[in-house]
Amino acid sequence: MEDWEDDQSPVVTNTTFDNKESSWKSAGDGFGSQDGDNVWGSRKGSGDFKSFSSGVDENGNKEVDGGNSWNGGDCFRGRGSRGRGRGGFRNPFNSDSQSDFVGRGGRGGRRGEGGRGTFPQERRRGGGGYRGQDEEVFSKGSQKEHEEKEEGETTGPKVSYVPPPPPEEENSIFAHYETGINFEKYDDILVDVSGSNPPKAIMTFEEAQLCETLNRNVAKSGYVKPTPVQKHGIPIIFAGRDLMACAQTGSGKTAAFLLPILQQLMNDGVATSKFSEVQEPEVIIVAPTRELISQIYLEARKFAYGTCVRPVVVYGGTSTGFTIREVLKGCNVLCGTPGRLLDIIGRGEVGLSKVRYLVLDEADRMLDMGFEPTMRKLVNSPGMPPKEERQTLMFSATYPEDIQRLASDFLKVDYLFLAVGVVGGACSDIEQNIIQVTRYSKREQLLELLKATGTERTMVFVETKRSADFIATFLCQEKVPTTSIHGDREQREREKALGDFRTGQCPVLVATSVAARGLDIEQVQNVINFDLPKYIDEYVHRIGRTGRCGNTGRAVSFFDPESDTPLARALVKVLSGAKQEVPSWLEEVAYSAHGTTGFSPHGKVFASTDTRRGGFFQKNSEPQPAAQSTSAGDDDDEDWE
Ligand SMILES: Nc1ncnc2c1ncn2[C@@H]1O[C@H](COP(=O)(O)OP(=O)(O)OP(=O)(O)O)[C@@H](O)[C@H]1O
Repeated sequence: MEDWEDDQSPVVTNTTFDNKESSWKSAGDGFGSQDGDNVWGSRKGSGDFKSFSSGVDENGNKEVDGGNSWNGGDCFRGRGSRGRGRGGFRNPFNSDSQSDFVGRGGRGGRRGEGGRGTFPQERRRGGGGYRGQDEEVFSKGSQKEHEEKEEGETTGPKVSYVPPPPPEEENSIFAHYETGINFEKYDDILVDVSGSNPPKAIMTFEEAQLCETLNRNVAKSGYVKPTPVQKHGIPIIFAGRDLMACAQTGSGKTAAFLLPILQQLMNDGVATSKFSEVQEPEVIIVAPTRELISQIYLEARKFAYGTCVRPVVVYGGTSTGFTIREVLKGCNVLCGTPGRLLDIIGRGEVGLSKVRYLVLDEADRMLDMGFEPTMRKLVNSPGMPPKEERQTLMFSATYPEDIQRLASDFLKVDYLFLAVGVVGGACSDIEQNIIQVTRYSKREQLLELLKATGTERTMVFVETKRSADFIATFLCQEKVPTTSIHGDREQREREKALGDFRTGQCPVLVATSVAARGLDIEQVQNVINFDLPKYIDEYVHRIGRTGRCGNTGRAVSFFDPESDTPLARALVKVLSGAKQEVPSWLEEVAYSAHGTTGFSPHGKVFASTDTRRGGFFQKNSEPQPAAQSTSAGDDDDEDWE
């Protein structure tokens, strides 16, 4: 670890390869774009792969070499002698498949690396056992992490960052990506609704009877047909029921709660009131990270377009004064990260007595050990209606059983549990590959993969903030246009990084778990787990940044038996649940890994369904009454305990 820190001497902490004048072109348009063949294979040796021209990174550091270097199969020529060894690594992004790999010790002479090729031990998280150390607040971790928690709140350094205003132009507000070829297959997913007396699902948006403005906004967003979580979730919310909903990543959970809530506000004639001294929102939406809550806010703003309902977003890392001014302009739907929300409430700028809806997005995360105390503070804040008098809605793609039990503290007794597919399962539109590695070979393998992905947008997940800096710096040095996002970066930098990634200016984003959940970025074709996370639910969320809304995607994970064996059994389960090939070596590791589960630290594995009892499955296209459960995999879980 210490060595590794020394090893990163030429650290560029703010790693963005700014390729404004980039001409990072390839012969094809991306992976598989040429007759289904991997263009990267054909590119090999062709030399037609022009690199982006170098520019200046966000620190103003001039990029070394000033130019390109990704010359097809002749990669890295002239960048130091790099011995090649045979690693037996099959590149899943490369149809040539048997790409040799740089083996341990094969490196040498590259500046600043001293030929070490080593990688740090993971900085283990403290015994708290919860994930997302880079998330908004209250993560256990280093002193520094504590110090920086919820910057801009009542403690810590004063933050003056004012985020750029959201788009005003209609086209930008409603910009969206297309649903993918598997969108229709959503209808085949089994849906389980448990709890008493669930309302009938809707099959179309017309059946939702949204008002004209909302209908128009839905259409302008490119939505033609509701997804399963929308078909079932919308009527449940309209019926006034509390809800714990679980549906796979990228399947439209955000609209499932926003649309019925906004419609109810419209029905009740709710309108924003400027100039009140205290704003009293009807809706509070909470999410664990700043970028995610900003995204939810933009969605709320989009659906509320042309109405009198005003959403506002508040999150850490931004100027508190600015936040307060925004709230005071009028606020019906208050979207926030937990710390900043509590701060604004504590300052008396927001009254809670009118709250009718409390939404926890990524609910399992919001209720785990990191955030649970804050959530309890929130629901116990003065003026907050008790759970009997508000509607509480929880959404996620994963729900460990103990979190479900804990969540019931926040919900009315008769809440409904909606499960689309197997709770905690990965989206089957994502092709998952697990590659056995040693920690010494990871960087080279990463480079090889990125060579194959070319200009495709790729998220690379690492476990620590330092690794994020380190890997991003390394990739920049290798002329891969890379940016990074993690909790030690300033908010301005985080937003710029995400912006550069969204626009494709930097097609590679190195991220910690801060970007694992919820982010909906167009055309993320690949996710690479450079480091596997400790817990399987985190894995499910990370890979869920690709393969969204019926589109296909790929995820490749580096499995280092030295550190990742505890995750093996959970991985096997998730892979087989998503009908993915399970490598035999992984099965072997899994079966020999006695006493380790890799599942959530909270005890049990992710549940197959409602922990209160077995639910019933409805074929999504034909909603049916209770008692027809064919709960997939209920028993299987036992095998994995
Ligand atoms: N009915 C629909 N028709 C077309 N596109 C949709 C529909 N519903 C949602 N989408 C789009 O699908 C994408 C994914 O939706 P969303 O971000 O709500 O997924 P999610 O289930 O919340 O994912 P995650 O679990 O990762 O948070 C978004 O771009 C959204 O606009």
